[in-house]
Amino acid sequence: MTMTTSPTTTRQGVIELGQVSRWYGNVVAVNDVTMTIGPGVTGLLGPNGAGKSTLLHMMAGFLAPSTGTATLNGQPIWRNHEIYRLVGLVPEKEAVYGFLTGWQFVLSAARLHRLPSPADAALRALDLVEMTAAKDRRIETYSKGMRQRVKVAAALVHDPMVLLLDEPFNGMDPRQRMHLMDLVRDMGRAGRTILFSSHILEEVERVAEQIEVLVAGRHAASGDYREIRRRMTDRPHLFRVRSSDDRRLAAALISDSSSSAVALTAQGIEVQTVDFRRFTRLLPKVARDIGVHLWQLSPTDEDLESVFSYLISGPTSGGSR
Ligand SMILES: Nc1ncnc2c1ncn2[C@@H]1O[C@H](COP(=O)(O)OP(=O)(O)OP(=O)(O)O)[C@@H](O)[C@H]1O
Repeated sequence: MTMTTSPTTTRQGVIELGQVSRWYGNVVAVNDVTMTIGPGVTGLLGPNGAGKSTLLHMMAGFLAPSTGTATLNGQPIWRNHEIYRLVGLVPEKEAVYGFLTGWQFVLSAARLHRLPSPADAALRALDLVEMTAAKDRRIETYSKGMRQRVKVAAALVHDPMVLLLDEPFNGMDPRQRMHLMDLVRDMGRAGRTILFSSHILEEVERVAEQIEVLVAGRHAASGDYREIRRRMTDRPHLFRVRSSDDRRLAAALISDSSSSAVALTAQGIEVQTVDFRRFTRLLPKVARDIGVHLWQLSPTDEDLESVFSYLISGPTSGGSR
């Protein structure tokens, strides 16, 4: 995909959050978050309700932090009109009139920003998301992917240096998802600061150079995907194993150092392992050596919630859940 180089390439968009918290009544949605987001693509990863939308809305200037500071290029974001010109937000919820054409929708966004040549800006933005050919169709006739791209065009119409996208890949089919992922990557390469939220690690890995993990309102981890992957895998794992002779298999597994605890239960053997890779290699070998058939191996704590809660509680707590 080709992209026209925008003036954005020569500017820097750096968002800094300093001990930011935000609460709604008694609910603490964002809790003491300090992070810096620079040019390129960053993924904001966290389970539902982690506070991702709240964080993005504060970065976009739609919400004030309850405490702490949120700045863009050193300037406070809240109630700062100069800053609003530099940021675009693609919200998660659909809030688009279906009877408008893509062109009318993006043009109205250009007019809202009081751009000097709104029509030129709208055409440029539609071209950027490859929606020129479909621009005169009504939005209600668009696919989910096209609708999402037209929302991106509206958020980009004033050529902001920072683009924030809330769960942009949700509900898309694989082809549409790939298309939008290419677009996001291209915009990041062109020097824009792009931050998108997701609750799916694979999605974030494929697009983001940098990943920030948010769990229960707190900033749980930060790094590139290798670092985040490593932290998610290098933690105690709990497996359930069923075999033709659980008792003998359990006895054989106890002697290996990768199993920190082995328990026989009515549902099979439960093995707590400290070395995930070693254990998954060892198990079939041990079973073969003692002539036991393996029937089932299932992780019991692989749901994202438990991985995330491990990340936030940290390795020192032994991954308590
Ligand atoms: N306007 C509001 N009033 C009260 N509570 C809210 C409001 N908005 C969000 N919350 C609560 O704040 C917490 C964080 O919500 P937020 O929408 O920021 O999380 P999220 O990570 O974006 O989750 P999701 O992906 O489900 O939207 C949740 O407990 C949510 O119920």
